[in-house]
Amino acid sequence: MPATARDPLGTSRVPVAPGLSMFDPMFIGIDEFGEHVMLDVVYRNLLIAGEPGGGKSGLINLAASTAALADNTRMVLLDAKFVELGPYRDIADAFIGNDIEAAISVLKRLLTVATNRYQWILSQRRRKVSRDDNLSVILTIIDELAMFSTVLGTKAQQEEFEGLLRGLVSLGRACGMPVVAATQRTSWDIIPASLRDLFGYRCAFRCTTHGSSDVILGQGWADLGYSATDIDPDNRGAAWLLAEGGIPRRIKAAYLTDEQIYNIADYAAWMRRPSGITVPAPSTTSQWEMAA
Ligand SMILES: Nc1ncnc2c1ncn2[C@@H]1O[C@H](COP(=O)(O)OP(=O)(O)OP(=O)(O)O)[C@@H](O)[C@H]1O
Repeated sequence: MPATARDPLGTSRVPVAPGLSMFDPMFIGIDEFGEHVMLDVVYRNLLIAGEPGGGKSGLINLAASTAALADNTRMVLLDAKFVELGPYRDIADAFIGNDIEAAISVLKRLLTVATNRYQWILSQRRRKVSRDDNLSVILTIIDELAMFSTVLGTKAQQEEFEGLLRGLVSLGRACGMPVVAATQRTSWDIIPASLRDLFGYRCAFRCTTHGSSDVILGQGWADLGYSATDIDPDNRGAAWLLAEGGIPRRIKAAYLTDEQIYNIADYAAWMRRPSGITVPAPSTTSQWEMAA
């Protein structure tokens, strides 16, 4: 299977709700040939990094909007700035601002859910969940990773946060609990290789040095000519996207204005109302959902 599927429907349409699933490829923009760029986030995780103003929040919001509109999808949002993911706070299972204790607590809960899900997957004699299982996708989105790993709380809390996050990123991908994380700090202390390599998708927005571009994409890509330093500072939303096992690809992320973001979040809240169209059907796996 290709790492990034190009318009799998064979048409030029962008998948939209209702009926959208996080198991469907997620549209994030176009490549340099004008082709749609679609990601299979559920099984891969997504790391987004680059210097301030490059367009990271745009991509984060695309992921959040898709998840908000997707059927049977729950969101856990960590946003120390409040305003990036705030529009979705009413429909998120958890919305954490600048509170590292709450962040640690929610990550612990997520790891418990992941462990329960693996017990269930084992009982089904399989290795990962599929859309037919009717288990909800739980998408965790973190905007400004560095706030939780270097700024808020004590050193011990920051290390605990990092350890738990590493656990979730490595466990989540096979049990329907992917992570999207973003940072403007492109250094090894924020994105150590051992964490970065757990992300199946890495997206580098403009960087100032080859070294920081390599921190995101992986050691050696800049020497091969794939460096986010070559992105024009005025070309906001442009990035290099690396999908596991592939080579980096130039993309231009789609962009949602603040008004569009709030409109989508409002629509998603309406769609998810108890009598709405996205009430999950009873499933054989519902007892496992209770663990969440
Ligand atoms: N895909 C895009 N297409 C066109 N313009 C964009 C795109 N992405 C971002 N921009 C423009 O660039 C500005 C900064 O983008 P954004 O806030 O996403 O950057 P950022 O990398 O998240 O910055 P910060 O790290 O400071 O949060 C936006 O306000 C918008 O005007």
